[in-house]
Amino acid sequence: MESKKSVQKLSSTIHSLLGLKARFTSTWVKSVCDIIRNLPPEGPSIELKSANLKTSHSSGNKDLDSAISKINDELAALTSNINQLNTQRRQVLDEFLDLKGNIRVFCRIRPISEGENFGHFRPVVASDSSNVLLRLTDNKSKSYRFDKVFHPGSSQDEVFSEVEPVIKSALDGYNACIFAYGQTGTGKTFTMEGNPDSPGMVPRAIEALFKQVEDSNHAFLFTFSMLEIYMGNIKDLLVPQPRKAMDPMPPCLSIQTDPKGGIEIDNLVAIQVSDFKQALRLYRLGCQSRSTASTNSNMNSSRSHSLIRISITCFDAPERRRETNKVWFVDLGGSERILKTKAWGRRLEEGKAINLSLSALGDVISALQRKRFHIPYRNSKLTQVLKDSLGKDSKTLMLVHVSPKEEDLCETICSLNFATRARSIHLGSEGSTEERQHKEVAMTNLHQKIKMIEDERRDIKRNIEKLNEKLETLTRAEPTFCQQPDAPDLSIGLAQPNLEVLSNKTRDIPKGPMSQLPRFMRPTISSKIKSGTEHPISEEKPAFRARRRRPLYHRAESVTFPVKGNSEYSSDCSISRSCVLALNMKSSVDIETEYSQETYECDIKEVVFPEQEISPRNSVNQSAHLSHSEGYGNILKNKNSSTKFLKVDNWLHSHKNETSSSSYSHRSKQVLAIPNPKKNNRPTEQKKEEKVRDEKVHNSSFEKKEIFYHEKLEKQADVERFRGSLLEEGIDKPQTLMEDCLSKELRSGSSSPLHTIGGDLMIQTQDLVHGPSIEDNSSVKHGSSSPPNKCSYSINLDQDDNGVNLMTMIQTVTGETRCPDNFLPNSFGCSHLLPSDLDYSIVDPKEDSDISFSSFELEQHCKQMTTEIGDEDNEKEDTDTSSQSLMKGKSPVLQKLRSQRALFRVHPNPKKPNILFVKSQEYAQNTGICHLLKQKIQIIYASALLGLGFQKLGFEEDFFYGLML
Ligand SMILES: Nc1ncnc2c1ncn2[C@@H]1O[C@H](COP(=O)(O)OP(=O)(O)OP(=O)(O)O)[C@@H](O)[C@H]1O
Repeated sequence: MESKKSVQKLSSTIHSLLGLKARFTSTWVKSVCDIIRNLPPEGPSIELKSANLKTSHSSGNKDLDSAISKINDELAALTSNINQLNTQRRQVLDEFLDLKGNIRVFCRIRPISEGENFGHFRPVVASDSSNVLLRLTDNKSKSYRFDKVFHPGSSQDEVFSEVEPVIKSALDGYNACIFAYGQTGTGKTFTMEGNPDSPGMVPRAIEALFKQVEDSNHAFLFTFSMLEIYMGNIKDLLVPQPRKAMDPMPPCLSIQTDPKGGIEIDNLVAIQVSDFKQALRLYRLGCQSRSTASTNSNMNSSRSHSLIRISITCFDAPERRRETNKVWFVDLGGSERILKTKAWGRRLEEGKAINLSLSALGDVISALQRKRFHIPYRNSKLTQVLKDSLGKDSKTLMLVHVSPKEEDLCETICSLNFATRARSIHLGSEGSTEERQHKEVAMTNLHQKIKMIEDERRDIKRNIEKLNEKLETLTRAEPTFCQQPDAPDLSIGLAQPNLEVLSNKTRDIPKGPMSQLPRFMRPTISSKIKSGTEHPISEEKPAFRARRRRPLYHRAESVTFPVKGNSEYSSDCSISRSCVLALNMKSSVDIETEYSQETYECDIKEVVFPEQEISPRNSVNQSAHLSHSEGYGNILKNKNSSTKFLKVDNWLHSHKNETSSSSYSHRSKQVLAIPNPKKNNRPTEQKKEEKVRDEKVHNSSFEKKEIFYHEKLEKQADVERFRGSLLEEGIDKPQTLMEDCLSKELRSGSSSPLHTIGGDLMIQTQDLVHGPSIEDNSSVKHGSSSPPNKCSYSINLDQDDNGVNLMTMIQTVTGETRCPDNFLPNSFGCSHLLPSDLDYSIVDPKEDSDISFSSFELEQHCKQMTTEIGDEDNEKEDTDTSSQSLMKGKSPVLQKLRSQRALFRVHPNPKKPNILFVKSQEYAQNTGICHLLKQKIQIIYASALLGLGFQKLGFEEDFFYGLML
């Protein structure tokens, strides 16, 4: 009776022991029960791991028995010894890292490479082990202090020796983030990736992790993921990238937060790796897919932030901080001064996106250091992704890279200021020199202690191995004392993998934190489309709900990659995947809509390495992570078939084979050749897709602008403060240089660059999110057969001969900039333009010295305007003002405005310098909260125009008709 009960409990016992998330099937339980029942009563115990061979050895040889028992005793003693050492090591390491600080900042100075010389410049950076000395002028210099400074001759080994403790602490369950930050071309990728001769931090760290695991007496499960954040979109770098123009783009990924604040990236491929080589292969594969391009500053510049995630799981170590923790390696995109790099078109957009997210990261780190209540994680995708790995209980390393060249002085100042800001509180807590020295001595002692413990542990491990060998020869059995005597081994599962269990488990898998939320709290497909987060994996949706013309299918386990029928975006060359954003917009369209007629689906596959044994435990434990689509071209054949295992070799091979005539190799990377536009042939569905995409861009940029509007006001104050501090320090530099520095400072500190016009400091809105892309309909209007180009507008102020302010509209059409002969008189006032309606392109003051436009001024005006409008609104309630009557008269105009957005256009008669009307672009299906907000502002804006009596200022009816268009 008793045994029957315990057999019944078997399932739940094993279940809880293994930490599994789901129940075993009855078939499985039955088969295990059968095995147990059939065991001979005097047979070896099922608890093989206890290694009590005394009972199993029935030779009767007493000597042998006692020898075995002695060895067993020794093994047990050694194991407990090793456990003690582990605990000790963990404590000492914690102490060591606490002393060092949770956020540590290093500085690495790039060497001058061959063929490169200083020319008439001189090196401006000198260093000792923890100080960087910046020579500002011949007799002025400034010193910055860091946790460690690596001079130009420092090797990768030296850098890694500082990173290693953090990697070690990752095995104790700490989350860790290692960033490479710096100006473009200063060696971030070199530090992280390295080259075959001197591998970088990522390969070294992975190797160190696996080595540590070998020394550990626990079993760990590692999964590897790699993604990039390109212009605000998250791209999985391990999924097959499109090689041909016709290939579908993998969907952009979305971030999910679980109720405990944990971050998960939906459908990010996470592949289990059991050794260093496997991880390295995946890492190389991911690196090949990164978005890079040649810029003025770097031949092979990263145009995105690349993030490598290693998840570490250990079920049997309660002393670890958490069961699963993450280590992130982040190769940040290079901060760049647009004025210097002269980037335009897509490069400009990429640069802006990078600068923006870098400044958001700076804000987060600074807030964490200052222990602020509110940490602004939501300001960028980068900080959102890293949210649960930054901050308390996590280790952060920032490797700031600088160039020693004088010509890069401004960028260097900015980078060093950024780094100092990230380290500021830590600096404050450092105290006097004496305290610092004391701390350093303590750290050295702790470091030595860690080394001693590790050496001792290694010796004991060697002894255990020897004893195990001895035991093996004595018993002619497999060594029973494994590295984890009291823990289940993750790599050795039950002998008979039960496919049923596998498929069931896999069916339960792909649920992110979202699936744990009540249904009514989850985003709908359409809300996901609007927020740009929809990528079509679906769960819990019956097939009949699909409203499509293509065949029905079982959606529960499918990842869908929409196929792009025609590419109508032209690449401005030299970038691999430069069309990513535009194409992504399309690919993220809901599969349930009619827009994605040409979608293919493919199974979620589990990716297993060939050398890895498939066991139920493996697959179950990794279940939360291991899902991968075999390839975007595969059509789901058998929807209900059980999970298939894809050999990772084949999977990696499939990446290689997918070369096409439309791609070519550039610096060992595949560069995608993107065909020219063929818009005339576009199917209606695609046009609709475009509309949805445009709307999405429109909405998201509107949201972002709202945030920046307020932030910029704060930043202006920062600029003034910084400017004042520089002046105080008496940095004897030409004014332009100082302003350059200021502009850089602004950018790195999340502000706008400056340039001078007539001796005044002006802010350019380079870091503002550019306005929505607008289709230029002029070509259509003039009967041109060429497809409408993507174009953006910028507005610049100028003065004519009579000193009258003029406003110039610059139209940028896919990289080519042209300035129509449009002059908008300032009498109309730039103050009456909403910044959200404009795209501020950066204009190099050297090239366009007569063009100046202070967006800040514009915004100040706008602010003033809003106040005025607010005032007027108040007045309206009391009195029947003229504006009210005007409003009434023009109500149809305002009604019309609800679905319109306006652009200014010029009067055909140049002698009559008035704005005549506004060209408008109708946006179909304008919905969502952002759009409503936009409408509100437009209405207020129009009412203000009317209220202020623009008709009296000479604006004719046409102007208002323009609003109605
Ligand atoms: N410490 C170094 N030793 C040797 N070469 C270096 C070092 N740092 C950088 N380089 C070289 O400088 C060049 C630019 O480096 P890298 O591409 O890593 O810069 P980056 O900061 O990643 O630039 P971006 O931000 O534009 O991607 C490369 O050719 C790299 O090999």
